[in-house]
Amino acid sequence: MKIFTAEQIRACDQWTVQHEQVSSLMLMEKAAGRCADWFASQIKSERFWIFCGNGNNGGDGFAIARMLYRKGFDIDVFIDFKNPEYSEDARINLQKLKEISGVDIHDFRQVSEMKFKQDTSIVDAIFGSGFHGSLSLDYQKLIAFLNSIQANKVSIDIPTGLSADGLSDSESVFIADHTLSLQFWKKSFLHPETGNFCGKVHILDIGLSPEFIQKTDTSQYIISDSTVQKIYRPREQFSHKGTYGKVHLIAGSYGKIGAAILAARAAVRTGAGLVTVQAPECGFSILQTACPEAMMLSTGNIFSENLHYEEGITYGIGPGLGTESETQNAFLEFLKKINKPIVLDADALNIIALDNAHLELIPKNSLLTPHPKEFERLFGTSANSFKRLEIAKENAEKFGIFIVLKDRYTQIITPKKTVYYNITGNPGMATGGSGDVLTGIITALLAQKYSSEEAAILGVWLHGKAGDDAAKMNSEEALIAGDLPESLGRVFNELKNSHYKKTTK
Ligand SMILES: NC(=O)C1=CN([C@@H]2O[C@H](COP(=O)(O)OP(=O)(O)OC[C@H]3O[C@@H](n4cnc5c(N)ncnc54)[C@H](OP(=O)(O)O)[C@@H]3O)[C@@H](O)[C@H]2O)[C@H](O)CC1
Ligand SMILES: [K+]
Repeated sequence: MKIFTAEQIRACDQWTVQHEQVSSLMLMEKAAGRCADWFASQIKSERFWIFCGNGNNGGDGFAIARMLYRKGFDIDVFIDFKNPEYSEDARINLQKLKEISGVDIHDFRQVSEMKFKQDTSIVDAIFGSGFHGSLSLDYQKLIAFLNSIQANKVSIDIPTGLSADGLSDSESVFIADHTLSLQFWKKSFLHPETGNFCGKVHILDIGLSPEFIQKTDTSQYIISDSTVQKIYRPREQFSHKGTYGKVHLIAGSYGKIGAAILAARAAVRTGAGLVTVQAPECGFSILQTACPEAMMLSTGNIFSENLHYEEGITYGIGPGLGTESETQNAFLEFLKKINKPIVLDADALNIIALDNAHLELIPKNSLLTPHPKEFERLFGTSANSFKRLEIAKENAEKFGIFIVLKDRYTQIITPKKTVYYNITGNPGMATGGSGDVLTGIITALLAQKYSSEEAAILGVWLHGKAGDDAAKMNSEEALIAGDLPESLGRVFNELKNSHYKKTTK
């Protein structure tokens, strides 16, 4: 699913009006209709306070107010009495609203004097994708007041004060519990500094031109279920373990054998033909007991100092590996022997980060899976996550690598600087060992001859889905990394069913 900028969304809006025999007013009616239906079906409130600006976001708000009133809700609308200038479609919808005697329209400055009844939901239709600069003092006071009220809060299209494309200059931003985003995800929803204001994001299809969407280029995408269904290949009927590749995980050290176990369990559950763990002797019993499906090769006593290289193996290196000087030497020598893509995580990345020259040793199309701190060690600090993404793009291109930047919405950055955001997963996955599982999953996919790009996309999606399945079983709080491989089976079954539904009648 493509992510467009605010400017591209505006162009899409205009193209739809010009080419699809639909007026801008009808589009607003459609958008408001989708929102009103969402409110009626999802929100328990009897009454709504709807705050409307002077542009088309406000226009959506006026139309939503009219529709919710007709559905039987108690509606109060708040506008700026000092500004009588409206966009044409907002003006028409305000006029229609004024014709309804049961809806009271107030100046938003009066809101703090009004009695707030429990069970009122607050709707923010003040500014949407046309917002720029900062808010006037009156609006800042309004947002501060609304943010202080205990209520269910919903933003239409974008929380007021946010920009669609990145950080905004606004001092204050409406804090929503839900954001009803029209047709598209916006980039700012996907980064922590801005996405935190959106609450849960719901994408409402308003029927913008599929032709425009198809022909318009972008370099940023959401990983949609249909993308993953296309990438996924069910297992062949006539196959054997050799068909599905050999994985070696170079992982674990004294006190961190669990990382190797988690990665191994994930790799066997992701369908690799044969999985071997290269780990120090101290992990032998526990590894063979906790994951008997995997073989083990000893690399030392309590940390790795002798790594075993063989042709035809797919390597995943780093979880719990440690950074002892012997391990560093062994790993760097090992890297020089490999000429096909590998997966690098955790301590493998920390060792590479010790010297910039090490980056040159990474085979082309390898996958690096840093969390933000590991990323900083590798490529330097950045002021915010938007800048970090730009740095990631530069380095993915420079070194010909895929960077899987782990976050709430993990970003995959390709050597061509394309960005894929993953939206599966949940905060329960912010727990030790979760990343080790991802390494196991991606390495197993790479061994099954998925390309690096496919392995990254399918891998992060599966990982997030497994997290969602595990949270359903165990809650986000009680979710532990070991649950994730156990959930993969249900996720694969679901994926396989949807894959066949898509490809058969
Ligand atoms: N996606 C679609 O196809 C549809 C979207 N709809 C809705 O339309 C808005 C976008 O509407 P737009 O009118 O372009 O923008 P806004 O409503 O967000 O705001 C524009 C007005 O606000 C003024 N503005 C901007 N920033 C500030 C500020 N900091 N302080 C005060 N006023 C501000 C702006 O003034 P200008 O000087 O820039 O002209 C405008 O007057 C989208 O978000 C959806 O909700 C359609 O309804 C359906 C189709
Ligand atoms: K809004």
